[in-house]
Amino acid sequence: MPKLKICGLKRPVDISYCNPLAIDYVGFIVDFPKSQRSITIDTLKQLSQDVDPKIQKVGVFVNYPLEVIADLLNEGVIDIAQLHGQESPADIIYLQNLTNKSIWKAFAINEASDLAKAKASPADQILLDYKEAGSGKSFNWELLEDFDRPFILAGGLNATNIQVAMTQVHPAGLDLSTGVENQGYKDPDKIKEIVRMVKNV
Ligand SMILES: O=C(O)c1ccccc1NCC(=O)[C@H](O)[C@H](O)COP(=O)(O)O
Repeated sequence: MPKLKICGLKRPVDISYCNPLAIDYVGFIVDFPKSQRSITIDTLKQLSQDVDPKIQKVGVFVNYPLEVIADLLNEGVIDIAQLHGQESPADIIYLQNLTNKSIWKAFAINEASDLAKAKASPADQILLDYKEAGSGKSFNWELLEDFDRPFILAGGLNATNIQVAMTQVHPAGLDLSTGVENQGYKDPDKIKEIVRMVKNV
């Protein structure tokens, strides 16, 4: 059964929607004002305290200072860092050496050569996404036909395509944001429906 990540939480009520459900990860977009889901580090610290301990907290960062990310990991504010910018393999290894926590790297998939970079990444987990993160759009999943490294699938997942994603693409995990929103806010019914479809509960 794939792992499930609900990303882009920004309000206490979003945490309360996720806590009772069979969700593996919740994601926070940290200090990236270009995103309507961005939250400050102070808000991250407040929301983080409310997350049920069975759910791992993923901080999503775009070209953010690595030492600040390491502090958030080492202080337990987040459990996992998802690097969603142009961070290099050397940046990932540097961050892995600053902390013993899991470091994920997101890759925008446009063509087969993007998958070669993802496969070679030193990241603890890779996440394959559409080129415009958080846009609710999917990349061409046919590119993944012969891809043989476990990955988290992101980009445009929702209740209408998640079954196909699971049966045809076989990801280790599924990451949703726009697909569980209504007018820019997380929707509890949409989240519950996705949990039911992915976890059979
Ligand atoms: O969600 C954002 O606004 C965002 C902005 C900048 C970097 C990453 C961002 N999201 C990262 C995620 O993990 C999203 O869940 C992923 O891109 C899928 O989003 P969606 O297509 O909306 O389901």
